[in-house]
Amino acid sequence: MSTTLATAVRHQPPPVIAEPVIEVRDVTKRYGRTVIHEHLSLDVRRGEIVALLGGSGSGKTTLVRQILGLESPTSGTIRVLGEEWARMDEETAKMLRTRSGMLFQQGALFSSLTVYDNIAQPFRELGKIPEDLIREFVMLKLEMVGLSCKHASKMPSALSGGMVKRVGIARAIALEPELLFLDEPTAGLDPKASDEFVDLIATLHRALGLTVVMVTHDLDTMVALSTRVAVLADRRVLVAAPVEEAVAVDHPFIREYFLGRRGRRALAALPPERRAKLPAVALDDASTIVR
Ligand SMILES: Nc1ncnc2c1ncn2[C@@H]1O[C@H](COP(=O)(O)OP(=O)(O)OP(=O)(O)O)[C@@H](O)[C@H]1O
Repeated sequence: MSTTLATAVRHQPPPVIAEPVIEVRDVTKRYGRTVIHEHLSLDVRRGEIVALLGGSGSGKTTLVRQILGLESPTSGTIRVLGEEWARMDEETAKMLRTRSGMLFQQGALFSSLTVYDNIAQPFRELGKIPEDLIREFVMLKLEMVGLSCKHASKMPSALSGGMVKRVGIARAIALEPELLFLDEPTAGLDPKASDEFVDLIATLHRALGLTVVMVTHDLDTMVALSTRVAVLADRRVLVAAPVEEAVAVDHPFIREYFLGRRGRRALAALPPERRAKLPAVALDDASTIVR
């Protein structure tokens, strides 16, 4: 992690939660006869970190793909940064894509390109940016994600899993997006690399005032980062609330996910003022959980 950036923002307040930047309204999504989402609605406000949770096949990735404009809903509307995908022209769609960054599950780097060229790629796609300026941007992004410039000439295959994720983030934030989408960001990382990655996202969230939407199964990441969780179940958003409120909803997925031993242990890491709001059932036995 970039010590300078992390230190600089440590005492900075988190971004102010402001206007909705993602508005999903009454969306139904079908593949053939299979209904994935039915009258699903969700708002994400500027400055939030929203974790999308739900069982396997509940439609988390499908929802993110629709928010990114990669797929269309069967019915309903999706507005991002005030623009509705179904009503925008090519130029607006292109502009909107530069205002969103995405980290795919495996880091999704081009394996045949160096770290430098992977991060330079979004700048080159814009065209007309002189190479010496691209070089400065790339080095700055590397520093922001806590990687020394000596890694610039390496191939992705020479990097650890944590470093691949960092390069993926450097590329995702290359064009200074307002929205950052993360798909299972800590999957495959060991606990130390996972904690460091969580710190990096928290730092970038503060430093850049990002709005983050992440799909995750990792309880610790979700508890450490999210300002709200949106739980997908029964083809809709069952609840979208801070995790300490979401756990109070009586639903099989919530019970299984949050109120088992691992869930309660993860919830114990909430700051005291949020932990105090947990329902008793989420604290039950907490003192006897083996850490
Ligand atoms: N292009 C497609 N055509 C047909 N069915 C699809 C398509 N994409 C996704 N699905 C189906 O939609 C459902 C939801 O998939 P999705 O990947 O969104 O779930 P998920 O919640 O992200 O799951 P996981 O946690 O396992 O990654 C699944 O049953 C999947 O098989």
